[in-house]
Amino acid sequence: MKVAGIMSGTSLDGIDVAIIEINESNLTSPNCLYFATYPFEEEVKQRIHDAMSDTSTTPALYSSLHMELGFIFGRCVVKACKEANIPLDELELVGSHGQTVYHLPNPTPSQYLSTLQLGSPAPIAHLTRVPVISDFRSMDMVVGGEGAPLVPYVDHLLYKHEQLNRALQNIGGIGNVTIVSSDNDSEIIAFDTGPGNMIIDRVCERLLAQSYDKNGEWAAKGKVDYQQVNEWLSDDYFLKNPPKSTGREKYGISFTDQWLSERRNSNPEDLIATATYFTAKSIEQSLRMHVLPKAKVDELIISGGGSYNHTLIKMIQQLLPEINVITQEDIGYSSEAKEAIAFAILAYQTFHKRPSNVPSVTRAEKAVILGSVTYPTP
Ligand SMILES: Nc1ncnc2c1ncn2[C@@H]1O[C@H](COP(=O)(O)OP(=O)(O)OP(=O)(O)O)[C@@H](O)[C@H]1O
Ligand SMILES: CC(=O)N[C@H]1[C@@H]2OC[C@@H](O2)[C@@H](O)[C@@H]1O[C@H](C)C(=O)O
Repeated sequence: MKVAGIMSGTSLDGIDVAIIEINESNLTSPNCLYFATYPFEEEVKQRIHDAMSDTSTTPALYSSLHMELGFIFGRCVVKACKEANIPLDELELVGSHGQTVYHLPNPTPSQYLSTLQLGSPAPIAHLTRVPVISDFRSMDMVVGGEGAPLVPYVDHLLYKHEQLNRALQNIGGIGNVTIVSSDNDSEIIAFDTGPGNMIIDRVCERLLAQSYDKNGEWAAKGKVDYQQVNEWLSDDYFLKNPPKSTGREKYGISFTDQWLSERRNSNPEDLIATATYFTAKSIEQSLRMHVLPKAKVDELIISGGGSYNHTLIKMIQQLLPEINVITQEDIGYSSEAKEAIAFAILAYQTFHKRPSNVPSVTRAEKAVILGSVTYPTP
């Protein structure tokens, strides 16, 4: 069946849509028919930022943005089908991740374990005329999980290698890693390694009026403040054993703006180099502390927009000389399409009433069927 996956990640760089052909015989190697990224309009991006901020959000904004994003996501799928020459009536299912505006994996005693992705499935089902699976994270949290990361299930399905132990490191807004061991019996290890491009992007936006450090060019010219990076890495999050997940709440705008206010006299290139090294070093430290004592890693396969940041990749390779650091493209996949494809596959599993969380990764008590189904009116 043809399934569309929609992902709008923590970087807010755009809406990723993948259309895949998947069936019972190609579950471990579905065919990606089309992939495109549609940028957010600036005003929409601003509304999402406002919705995420304790000081600028309102219930009215949440309500309206939830519906607005649903319409935007639905229109993106229709557009993708058109661009791919796939008649809309050949599409059978949509998996929509939604835009995370808040993630609460460690609630206070008065709060619930919860997460919120905006983007109502109703307009998506209405515009595409197919069932939509959404709200993938809540059911995992109902059974005590952190609701993230969910992609490790798909990583195990698609990337298992007979001889090689692989670490799949995604570098989006946040960094997250999945260890796919060649040995069937080993427990699945996956967790968020810390910030990905989030801090780099914010520094670029504030100091250079650019949305990111293209190819890592600014970072390549700067001097790293190693003391600052070591201080950041002493945070409990990095010392804590997995499973664990983090997000914009910790490494987003307030974190970066606070740092920038302390470093008013520094050059942009030095700040960007320091933020880039923080991501690289957090990936290395995460592997050394939480993975390598338990499992050998032969290949570190980078995905997400961070894989196009040459300085970041170079830093990671220098920090891990014993591991072969490559990108998704090196093994014939697309770095950008990975997460949208993953949510199409998760939707397919839910549609067939199959569980697709990994309890050892999210801390859930058990495997559960993820998501809610919204049907279009016939
Ligand atoms: N050519 C490039 N050079 C450097 N960085 C790049 C390049 N292209 C993309 N990026 C970085 O990748 C980011 C987008 O990555 P991606 O789309 O994987 O994130 P996301 O899916 O939003 O995040 P997450 O996976 O955390 O949900 C951009 O914000 C930018 O920082
Ligand atoms: C709550 C949320 O949206 N988490 C994202 C985020 O972006 C990366 C990392 O933090 C990961 O935990 C997760 O996304 C991927 C797609 C996942 O669930 O595997």
